Amino acid sequence: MIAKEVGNHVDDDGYVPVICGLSRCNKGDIDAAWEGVRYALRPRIHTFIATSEIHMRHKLRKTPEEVIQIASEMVAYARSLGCEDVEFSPEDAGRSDTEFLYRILTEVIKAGATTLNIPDTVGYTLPSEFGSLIAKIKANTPGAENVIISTHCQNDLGLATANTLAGAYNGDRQLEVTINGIGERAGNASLQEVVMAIRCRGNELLGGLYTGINSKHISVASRMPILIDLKPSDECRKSAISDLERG
Ligand SMILES: CC(C)C(=O)C(=O)O
Repeated sequence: MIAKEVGNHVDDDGYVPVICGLSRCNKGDIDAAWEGVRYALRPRIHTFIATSEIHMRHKLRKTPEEVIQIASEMVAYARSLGCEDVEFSPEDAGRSDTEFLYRILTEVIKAGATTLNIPDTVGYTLPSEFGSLIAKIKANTPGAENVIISTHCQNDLGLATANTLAGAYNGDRQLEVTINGIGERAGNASLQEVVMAIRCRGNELLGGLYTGINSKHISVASRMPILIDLKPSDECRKSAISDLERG
């Protein structure tokens, strides 16, 4: 329904929204995501697999080589369904080996990925570190110049907005955010903070960056009752930090 109604709405200025379905790197998930988005004018499948040592070893129980193979086969599979817009995320990129990231990202670009999203899945990086990760990925991944690089920052250390802006400063051109920063644990980068930071400082400090967002509507969106109830609390952030401290 979202794909058919929202995904077929053309704004007065001709803008058509991208409707995206998230899926793990397996055919069942990708088929379901495609079914959900295929009737939109601009459908996208976003597929992800973990790339940090700790996730590959303990969660996936796969070798790095197996992970590269699965990622490139599943990106190619998504393209084979007729989806021309495929986003790939190396989950837990913030704690992944950078040389390994260059390798897997090179392979998924060859397989047809059009956006590379770099998630700081557990909200672990500092802004200088995250910005430098984006710069290094752009410099060391063949083909990166032909795709969009994206951020997806979690707020466990209260740095999601700062990390997102550091990513933008270093060349990210898609910034994944949520209204009021709602998200797992301490939440994600907040749409209103990122949009207003770019609006206030984009010209001066971010190489002229701007968003197409009409900031007059942010306050209404943010005050929708369902969103207020879901706002990540300080309690939640404190508990995420103590989880990190416990290791
Ligand atoms: C699936 C990816 C983008 C994600 O949500 C994360 O790693 O935080």
